[in-house]
Amino acid sequence: MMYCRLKKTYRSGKRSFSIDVEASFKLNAINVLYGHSGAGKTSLLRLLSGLDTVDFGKISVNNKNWLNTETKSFLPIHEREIAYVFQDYGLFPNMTVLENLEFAKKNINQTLLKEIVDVLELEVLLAIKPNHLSGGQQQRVALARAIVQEPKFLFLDEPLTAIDENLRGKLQSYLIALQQKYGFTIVMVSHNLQEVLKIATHVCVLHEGKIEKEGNPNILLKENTSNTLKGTVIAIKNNNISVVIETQQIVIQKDRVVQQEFVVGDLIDVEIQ
Ligand SMILES: Nc1ncnc2c1ncn2[C@@H]1O[C@H](COP(=O)(O)OP(=O)(O)OP(=O)(O)O)[C@@H](O)[C@H]1O
Repeated sequence: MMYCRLKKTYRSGKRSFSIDVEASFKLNAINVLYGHSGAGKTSLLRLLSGLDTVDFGKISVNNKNWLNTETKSFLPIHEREIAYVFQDYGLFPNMTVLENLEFAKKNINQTLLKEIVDVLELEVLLAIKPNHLSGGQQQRVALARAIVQEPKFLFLDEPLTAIDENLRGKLQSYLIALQQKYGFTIVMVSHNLQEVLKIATHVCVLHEGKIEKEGNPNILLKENTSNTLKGTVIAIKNNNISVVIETQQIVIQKDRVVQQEFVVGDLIDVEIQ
């Protein structure tokens, strides 16, 4: 288990924002930091990664301290074996895509590199420099560069937002498969409910810098009454409707469908209870 208890206050002019959290993350799994814009997700990810300093706190991984301000211990960032994708992508502008990828790790695993280039559809971009790429293309390169490092921890800040919807679904499935194959621990920021339900093993919900709740992604469904999810109707039987939401098939009652009329094959909005 990865455990953290962290406090940090950011000040800018008269405004201040505090992170004050106690949370745990599952190892060898996909953990998501979920919450509205400004909830503190990126700030918490940066504190966990060691890129920002905390005012007070502790981070431990399987009882080994990454950080403990009480004992003044701090595990150097390179020893944490983390790869990151932050929102600015951080690609080297003077290198081509291929050079960016190859620079990520000594003795790069060529099989993994080929697989990632293929899945992330980077083949045609390999000779191009990042400032000639779209945001979505840069995001895919940044994701590939993090993965080829074969890290123990992959910290991802909204890694799929700039990518178009068709490819995004494929990449979500790829992240799940990759996590299972290599067994690393992913901590990622997302504010996309469908994405969280599809890929997360564990969710920490942030609100105003605090953890509101954490657990199985289903905690988001039970108490979230204002949201709807899109699903495809695959069967209607009396009052029960079978719907596929993302890749999951669920059976719901008719009164949870927003539209009055629909037939098998329709894309409908389902109210989340
Ligand atoms: N270095 C800083 N100085 C001052 N305020 C900061 C700093 N870093 C973050 N904040 C403030 O902390 C709050 C949370 O920001 P953060 O980016 O962590 O939220 P978020 O949940 O990731 O939002 P989004 O989904 O929009 O990226 C914001 O109000 C932001 O202005």
